[in-house]
Amino acid sequence: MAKTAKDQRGKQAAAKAKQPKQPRQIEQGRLKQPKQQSDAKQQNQRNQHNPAEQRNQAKQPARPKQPKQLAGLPVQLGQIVDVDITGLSHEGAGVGRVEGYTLFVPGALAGERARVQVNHVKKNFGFAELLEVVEKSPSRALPPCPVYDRCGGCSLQHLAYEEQLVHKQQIVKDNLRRIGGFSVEGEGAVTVHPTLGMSDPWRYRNKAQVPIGEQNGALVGGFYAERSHEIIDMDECMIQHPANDEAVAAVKKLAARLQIKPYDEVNHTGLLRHVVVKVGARTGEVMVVLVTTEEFIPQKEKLVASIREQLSDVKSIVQNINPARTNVIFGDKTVTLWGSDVIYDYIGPIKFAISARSFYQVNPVQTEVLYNKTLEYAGATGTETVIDAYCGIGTISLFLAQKSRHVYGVEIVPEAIADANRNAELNGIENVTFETGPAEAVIPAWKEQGIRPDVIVVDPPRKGCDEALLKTILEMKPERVVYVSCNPSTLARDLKVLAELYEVKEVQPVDMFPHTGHVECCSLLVRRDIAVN
Ligand SMILES: C[S@@+](CC[C@H](N)C(=O)[O-])C[C@H]1O[C@@H](n2cnc3c(N)ncnc32)[C@H](O)[C@@H]1O
Repeated sequence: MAKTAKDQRGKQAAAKAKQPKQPRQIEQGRLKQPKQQSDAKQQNQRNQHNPAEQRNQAKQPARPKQPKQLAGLPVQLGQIVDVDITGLSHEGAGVGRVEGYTLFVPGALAGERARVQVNHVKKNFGFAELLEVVEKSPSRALPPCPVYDRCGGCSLQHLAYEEQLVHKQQIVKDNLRRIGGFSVEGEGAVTVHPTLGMSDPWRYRNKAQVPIGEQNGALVGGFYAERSHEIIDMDECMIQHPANDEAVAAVKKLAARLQIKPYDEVNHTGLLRHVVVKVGARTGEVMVVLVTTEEFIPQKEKLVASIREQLSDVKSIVQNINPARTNVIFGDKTVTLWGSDVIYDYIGPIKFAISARSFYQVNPVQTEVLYNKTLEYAGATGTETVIDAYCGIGTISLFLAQKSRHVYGVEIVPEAIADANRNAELNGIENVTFETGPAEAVIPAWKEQGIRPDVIVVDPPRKGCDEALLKTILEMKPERVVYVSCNPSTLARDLKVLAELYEVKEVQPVDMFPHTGHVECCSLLVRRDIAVN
């Protein structure tokens, strides 16, 4: 009989009442998960403008803040029951039913029989903690991460990787069917391909963001325990690039040795708030960012010299000053303490400059897979006019520019557009034009100016495309639309609108965030009058 590491049978559920959710970290005004490992979530949070809307779109509803008993339910708070797990929620929790009442059981897998303790109840569903796996799924894997149970940055390490890919393909199909009304099996169905996974789905992240604090007089840094701001000290993350782990561990040790005061979030005292490390996966270049409450760092020169001495690949040491009492990681002021302001990396043949605060996809291997698929679906031959809506720092635009006559990119964040222009220059790419503003306003203006795209690529935030943009796409009638999405539910909703004029030919899920519940998709839409089966 397999026992899970979460076995806490003796505890009363009431005693385990979850703390109200802490505010999440925000970077550059975008919501962030407060965990070092959770950039899959960060990728979503980065683009998440309406968390309530996201919850409505998700299949697994948000937990209530405090558990409470409800009369008339087949289970009560604290009750221990055996339940057959029949599915996995889109967030990766096992889903079972007790007399028709749905229980979400994080850590349980479809096909398993699980002993669980109910720890939250609502009228139509509840949550339970996995106590024991009574009958184990053959797809169950041993999570290699020693802090898997406490961290929560990954939610699927206990599921064999091949099965994670199947699960993600199924999520996409479910959304297309339920929300989009598309058929996904049989003749005339939208083809949803098997998820493109990684041959080695570990150590893929190129960015670490580690909160620093103090416990029992010692400097600690690692990740926040679930639903709290208590820092669990740790030096190794299984999905983090080894260079990042090495750099974070070195900086923590040096800061402790040089008696640099760690930040105390409660009293808003101390100096070192976060250590952020970025690595160029292809170039090996490392950037260390010290986020501090004020500019003065005692023994700054010694700290910088020691970092350089210990980390031979470091090319940039940067300080960001954030004096605010806030969950936002970065402040407005950034100063370079040593070396370059940026590190460089490549996606395919394109070189990117990465600064302390600029956004860059966290899984470079899969980013290339995703962008190659985007390029393939765009079908560009060198003569096309292409619009890249929601272009960020111009990554997709620059990829597309290699095979197009001209690419127009639009993005709402001005700093990202500055990066996009710089990256175009860096690569000597001249057939691109970037404009700052909301895609739903800029693209109609381009239409008025007579820009006639053959292809429109959209890569919107989790909330999907603005209705006005979808309307403009239908009016501009490009031959192809390529929809890149990090949220299958809004993807399905928007494809339903575009299906008025377009045939959804195929959808390719790509695993950008192995071991998390997140899935990215690239979809090809072809205008009905030219779509050939
Ligand atoms: C999923 S990211 C895509 C970024 C880029 N394509 C990439 O691969 O790195 C979505 C981008 O849309 C931007 N954004 C959000 N709302 C927008 C809007 N209304 N108009 C234009 N851009 C927007 C965000 O700032 C973010 O950079």
